[in-house]
Amino acid sequence: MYDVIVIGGGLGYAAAIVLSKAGKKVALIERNLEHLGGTCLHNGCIPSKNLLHRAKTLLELKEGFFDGEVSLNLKKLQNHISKIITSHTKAVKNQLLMAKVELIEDEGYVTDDGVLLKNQNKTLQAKYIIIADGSKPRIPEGIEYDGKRIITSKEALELKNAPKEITIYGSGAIGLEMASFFSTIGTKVNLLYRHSNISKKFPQIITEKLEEQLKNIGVNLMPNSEIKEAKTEHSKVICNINGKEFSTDYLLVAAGRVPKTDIVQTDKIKIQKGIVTDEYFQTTMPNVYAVGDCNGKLMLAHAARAQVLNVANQILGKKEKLILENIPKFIYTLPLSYANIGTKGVKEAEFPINYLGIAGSLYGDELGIVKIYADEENFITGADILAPNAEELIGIFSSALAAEVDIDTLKKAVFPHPTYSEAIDRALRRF
Ligand SMILES: Cc1cc2nc3c(=O)[nH]c(=O)nc-3n(C[C@H](O)[C@H](O)[C@H](O)COP(=O)(O)OP(=O)(O)OC[C@H]3O[C@@H](n4cnc5c(N)ncnc54)[C@H](O)[C@@H]3O)c2cc1C
Ligand SMILES: NC(=O)c1ccc[n+]([C@@H]2O[C@H](COP(=O)([O-])OP(=O)(O)OC[C@H]3O[C@@H](n4cnc5c(N)ncnc54)[C@H](O)[C@@H]3O)[C@@H](O)[C@H]2O)c1
Repeated sequence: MYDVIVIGGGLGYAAAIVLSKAGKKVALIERNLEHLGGTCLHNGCIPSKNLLHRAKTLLELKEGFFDGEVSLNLKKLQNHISKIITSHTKAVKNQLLMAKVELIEDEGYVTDDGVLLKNQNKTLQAKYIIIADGSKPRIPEGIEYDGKRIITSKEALELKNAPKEITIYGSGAIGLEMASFFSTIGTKVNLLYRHSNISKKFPQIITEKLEEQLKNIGVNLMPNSEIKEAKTEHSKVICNINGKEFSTDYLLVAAGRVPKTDIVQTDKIKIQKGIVTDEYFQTTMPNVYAVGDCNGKLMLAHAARAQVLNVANQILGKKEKLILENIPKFIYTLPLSYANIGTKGVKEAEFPINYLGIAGSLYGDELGIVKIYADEENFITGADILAPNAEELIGIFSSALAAEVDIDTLKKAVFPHPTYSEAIDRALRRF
């Protein structure tokens, strides 16, 4: 009998380490121990951000202030990324072993009797079970995914040569990041999406600026486009878009991800969009939790990590609510990334980046903007940032929201000059 069984070695590994170090008897079940670190490390955050960082440098170099031809050696960069992934995977495994977590390589399923190990065909018992089995790409009906020409982000992130042309379906986080990457490295990119603009969720001004930025780096925007059918024929992808034929070299399907739920093999655990959990990530079966992508609440690595640590703390007797709205989100578009946090509040102030002293120092920074939101009592409720490294700047608001500060308190902070963070100071002074 274990104290805790964690199923899924993506971000789930963090709970296993914390609990084992606290003296609990813990097993971590991962179907492939070479995949410790999960989607984020192997097929998501780490490879994508590495590629995007390098592409951003390329964009700066191409601006015209540097002489000589430069291009990205994708093969070399992919080799470098593979080494990083291998070394991080080893580091995760070492941390688990040092914490004395029992590692089990198998597929785990939650049944009425405990955790069934599929290959070993035995059932394990535990006082607590933490499900962290992640998500998978949504492939809309009619699209014949083959992993060669009709691909998902997994295959796109592994390409060793830049394709001449790629068509991306979906303008969410993956669609916008992959469009930014491929267009910057010289691939002709068509970005298809069903609506009239790239997002209904972003503030309108951010949507407009992001669309302008995508056009500036050469992305061909194709709004109001729905793919009814797509299949590969003789190394070309033939799509039916709104009834018209469209041919392309590659089709990257980026139409969202869906929580994995087949791990649940009992009626006691309810499933809707994902594995249903309450605000403390408890499923409908006592002492069984579901964290990260599989509960469908917020598909982000840092959100998954915050959830697994929250559950680990609960098991150790410290129950605290995790406020999901206060978890930052970002999309690494090029050259400016977009980050946001919190909620709109009732008041807002904004400051454009091009009024700052630093403006003009980085390619494309003139489109940047910072928007800050507050409630009636001037407490900060959220922010939207379009700026160079917005994903770093948003951390200021993660701290502000956690500390529950108001505008006047944050105004006391002096921001270094000349930096993009000064836009935060200037926006605060506009309340
Ligand atoms: C292209 C891309 C880019 C991304 N970029 C970012 C980013 O920049 N920042 C960010 O915060 N998030 C990003 N994400 C999202 C992030 O990767 C996920 O939110 C995160 O990986 C979720 O962690 P998880 O532990 O819930 O699931 P996963 O990381 O998917 O881990 C689940 C693990 O469970 C294992 N498993 C599944 N079923 C079983 C079973 N039955 N038995 C045993 N083991 C099982 C799997 O092998 C896997 O290792 C990105 C995602 C993608 C696809
Ligand atoms: N920087 C980051 O943090 C980062 C980067 C990449 C991915 N991610 C995470 O990975 C997850 C998956 O990314 P994503 O971009 O695939 O999802 P997403 O939810 O961000 O965007 C999905 C896109 O597909 C469209 N869509 C949804 N259903 C569709 C359908 N049936 N047919 C056609 N289009 C459809 C949506 O309108 C949207 O444009 C996200 O939840 C995201 O949080 C995060």
